[in-house]
Amino acid sequence: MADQQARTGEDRRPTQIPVIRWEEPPEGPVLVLLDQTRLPAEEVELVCTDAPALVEAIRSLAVRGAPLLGIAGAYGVALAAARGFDVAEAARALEEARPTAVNLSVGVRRAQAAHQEALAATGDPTAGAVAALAAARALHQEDAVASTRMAAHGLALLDELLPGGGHRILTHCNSGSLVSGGEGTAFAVTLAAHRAGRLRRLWVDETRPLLQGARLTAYEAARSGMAYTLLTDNAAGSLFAAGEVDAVLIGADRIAADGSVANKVGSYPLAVLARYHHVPFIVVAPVTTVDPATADGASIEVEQRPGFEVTELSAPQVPVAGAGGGIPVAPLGTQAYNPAFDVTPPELITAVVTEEGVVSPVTAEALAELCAGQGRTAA
Ligand SMILES: CSC[C@@H](O)[C@@H](O)C(=O)COP(=O)(O)O
Repeated sequence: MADQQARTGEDRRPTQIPVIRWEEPPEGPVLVLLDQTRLPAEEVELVCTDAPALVEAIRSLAVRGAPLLGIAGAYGVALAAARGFDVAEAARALEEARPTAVNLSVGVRRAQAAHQEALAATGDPTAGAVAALAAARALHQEDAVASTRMAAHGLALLDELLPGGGHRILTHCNSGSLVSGGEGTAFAVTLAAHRAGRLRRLWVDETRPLLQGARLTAYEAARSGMAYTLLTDNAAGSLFAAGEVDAVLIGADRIAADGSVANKVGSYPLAVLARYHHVPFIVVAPVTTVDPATADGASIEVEQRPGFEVTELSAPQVPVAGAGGGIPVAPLGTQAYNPAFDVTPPELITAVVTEEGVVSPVTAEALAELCAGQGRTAA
């Protein structure tokens, strides 16, 4: 089997990639984002001076992944407040930018609540803006801490489920420091296994159609020096059949109250394969991704993306040709089915790893208890 050899010390860049920061130049505050649509070809930054620019960055996936969407949303509210825009309107637009990742609305609402509370207490818009920014910074920091804790809990779980070590892990989409204030969710567990000398290989699903696996997870894996191999999504079946996968680790965009997990489309087929082949299927997500207000998998709104993402290959370095600006790979006018996410039912999930510990089996009661610990209930 063709392998990408482990790199040791070849690439000395830090594994934690700065993806978002707040700056205050003389012209006014800005939110600076690493434009993820340009990776891995170029590391280019996007500067947002207002909430509409951030909404566009969220829709285009320049900034993406559940925890980072929450952080970005909170900073977006702070930006609107600091620049004197209508905060309620900005919050609404940010929340609606993408529907599936619950963290986006959690982040937006937290900053908005801090803004409202400070404004009500002082009547001073500056105090409101300062409070919104403090809430965004706190969320950013908390996500880094949660990431470290998820990595520790996840590694302990892997060691328990796979006592022999030498883990061969399959992942889908991207769940590393590109989506987090820290080192991410599922990818952070993989990194912890790598650092502990217990990762034999990370199998990276390319993740059609937008290639978050190939463009982003492979980019993060290469920086970390871990051994990794890229595969097309439809090669996963033969990989399982060959006995090459010890565990599947993925992140989540929303976990319903019943334990159903929405994650990047292609996650559910992996769960089915994992069950058939008796391989643990593990979801890693902060407690904020559990949504007690969404009863079950059928109630999760799955974002539908434009068809051209499927009918064309697009990347910034590819010349403009089709309707979406990419190279057509299907006859003009072909209709495409392009849901961004799918939903895996709890009975196919071995465990949900959070910063507060491991939930296994995945039950509504255990998840409700976690949320209650953060003061979040269905009401
Ligand atoms: C911690 S990341 C979990 C998910 O957000 C991730 O797996 C994912 O599906 C991201 O989708 P994206 O459409 O790239 O935002």
